[in-house]
Amino acid sequence: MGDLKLTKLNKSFGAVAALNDVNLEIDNGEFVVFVGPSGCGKSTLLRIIAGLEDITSGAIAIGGRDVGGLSPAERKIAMVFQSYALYPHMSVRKNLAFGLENLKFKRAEIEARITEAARMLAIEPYLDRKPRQLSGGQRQRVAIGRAIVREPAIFLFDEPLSNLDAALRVQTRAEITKLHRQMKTTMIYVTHDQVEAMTMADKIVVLRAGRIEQVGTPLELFDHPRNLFVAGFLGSPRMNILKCKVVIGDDRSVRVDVGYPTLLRTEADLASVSAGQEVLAGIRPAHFALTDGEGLPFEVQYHESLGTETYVYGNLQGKAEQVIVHQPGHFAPAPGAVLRIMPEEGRLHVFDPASELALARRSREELR
Ligand SMILES: Nc1ncnc2c1ncn2[C@@H]1O[C@H](COP(=O)(O)OP(=O)(O)OP(=O)(O)O)[C@@H](O)[C@H]1O
Repeated sequence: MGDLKLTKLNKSFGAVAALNDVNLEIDNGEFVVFVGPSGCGKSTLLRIIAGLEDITSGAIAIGGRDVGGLSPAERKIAMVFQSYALYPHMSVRKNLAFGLENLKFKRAEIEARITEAARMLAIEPYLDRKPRQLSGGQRQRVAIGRAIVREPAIFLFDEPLSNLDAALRVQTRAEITKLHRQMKTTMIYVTHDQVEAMTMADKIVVLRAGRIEQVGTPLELFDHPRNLFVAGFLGSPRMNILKCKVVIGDDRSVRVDVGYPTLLRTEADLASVSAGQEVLAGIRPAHFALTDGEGLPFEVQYHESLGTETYVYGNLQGKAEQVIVHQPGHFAPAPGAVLRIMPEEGRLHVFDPASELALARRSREELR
């Protein structure tokens, strides 16, 4: 079965510690996406799961069985690479058959699996062509087909769409998601693309410098990042971060003072903050609303119109840090104009500047 358990996994390349104490559980049938900045260890982790790389210490189990000493084939894992890795001199049919022939599968079984994979991926018309006679998108589908025919317990994808143009990426993304729905097989997917991570994943794993920062559903991570790193990494453009001080009201409400008459409400738990404490407030560009009267004074520098939405770049009056405000549709404020902005209800995150951790929120019951 395709459930995976990594326990206290460490990997060093000489003096370089690529993975530090990684603990992760993936359920059978889950679609899990690894994200993180360049060099954080995503590919190394994938290659370790595949059995293409040794571990320095720790354990890796698939379906409850320790697979430490097993080859990729013995692990029942198939990997799809960014570069497709097709054999150029073989036809598509032969590329699909090759791995199974090596494993001494019967001809009829090989044909049946090729027919089924070709149908799922709509590559029947190309079975007799060579890879060079295919477009990039078609080649990637053949590479996925080669993984499918092996009927693996786990599929691994290493940035499979990065060589495709924007339109084809969107289409292939949808096809892989559909494939996952049909096959219900565990899939682990590495990407740099936030939209792929948010739309494809059941669960996202955020890595930084060889460590797991947070694991959760896309919306859990987006709405409740556990620290500044995850808050800044997920969401584009990045979350705005404002320095401020905690103000506790007579009614025990928690607000933050950014240096203007308007205080901003937060849901921070009273037990986790004290009056006057310096904190960082995080507000995503899309979670600022324009207001008529009260609000923070936002001085416009310039804007970017994307047709369906507009990003306005500027700063809070008298402060140097850049602030980005998102508005739906068309919006063309003049450079130098001062707008009033307020975070939407419940959308202000509060972080401790020293630990960079998000401060606990009050429970729903408490907020009522
Ligand atoms: N074979 C190797 N020898 C030495 N160092 C390596 C080797 N492979 C990876 N590393 C190092 O391990 C760290 C993690 O690399 P890895 O390729 O896993 O990162 P990544 O998150 O996949 O990066 P990217 O997003 O740029 O592909 C990096 O510091 C990298 O330089």
